Amino acid sequence: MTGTLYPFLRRDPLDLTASTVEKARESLELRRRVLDEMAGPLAACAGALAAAFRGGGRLFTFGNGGSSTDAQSVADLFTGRGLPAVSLAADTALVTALGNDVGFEVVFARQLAALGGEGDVACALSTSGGSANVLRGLERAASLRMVTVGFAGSGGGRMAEERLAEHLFVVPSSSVHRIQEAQATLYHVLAELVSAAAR
Ligand SMILES: O=C(CO)[C@@H](O)[C@H](O)[C@H](O)[C@H](O)COP(=O)(O)O
Repeated sequence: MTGTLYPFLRRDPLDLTASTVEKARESLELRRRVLDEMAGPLAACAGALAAAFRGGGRLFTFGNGGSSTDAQSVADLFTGRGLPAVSLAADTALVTALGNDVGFEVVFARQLAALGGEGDVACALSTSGGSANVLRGLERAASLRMVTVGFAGSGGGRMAEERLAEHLFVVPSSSVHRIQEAQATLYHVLAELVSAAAR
């Protein structure tokens, strides 16, 4: 019975160790690969963000679920370095009101329409590249002539197909865990590069 319901209880603990080591290897290799392959685009993106901040621009970040916590981390990394940034996923009252009253697909686009403008930067995070509210946010940001940055995985989804971000980073993995880990590596490096160049 236990074996049927909880097969992991019967597994040799060494299997779990091997599996952990394998995941660590996957994670490290993927993070090394994205940094190697995306070094040029990351530097170009850092230059664009540094120029935006020097010109008085602000950064708006957004994403769903795990990517909403990443959006908060990105905003905090910049704000903590004295560069103005805010996560549009952080205001629960506003996100739930817009989602409930208008539609979940507008929760980021509406905020960008109210707060953003030319010279600002929009940074979208998604693992699938296909979340409707994230894509609507990027479309609105582009219509406002903001600089657009997109992080995706899983082939990039519609974010990549329709090239909805000027600076686009697609992590080559279909694992949500590995994608989020690699995206975190990329945005931490981005924040370091920008803070060095923005002053
Ligand atoms: O992966 C996690 C948590 O790590 C989930 O919460 C995940 O973020 C949510 O399912 C999101 O709704 C997925 O959206 P997206 O990444 O495809 O844009």
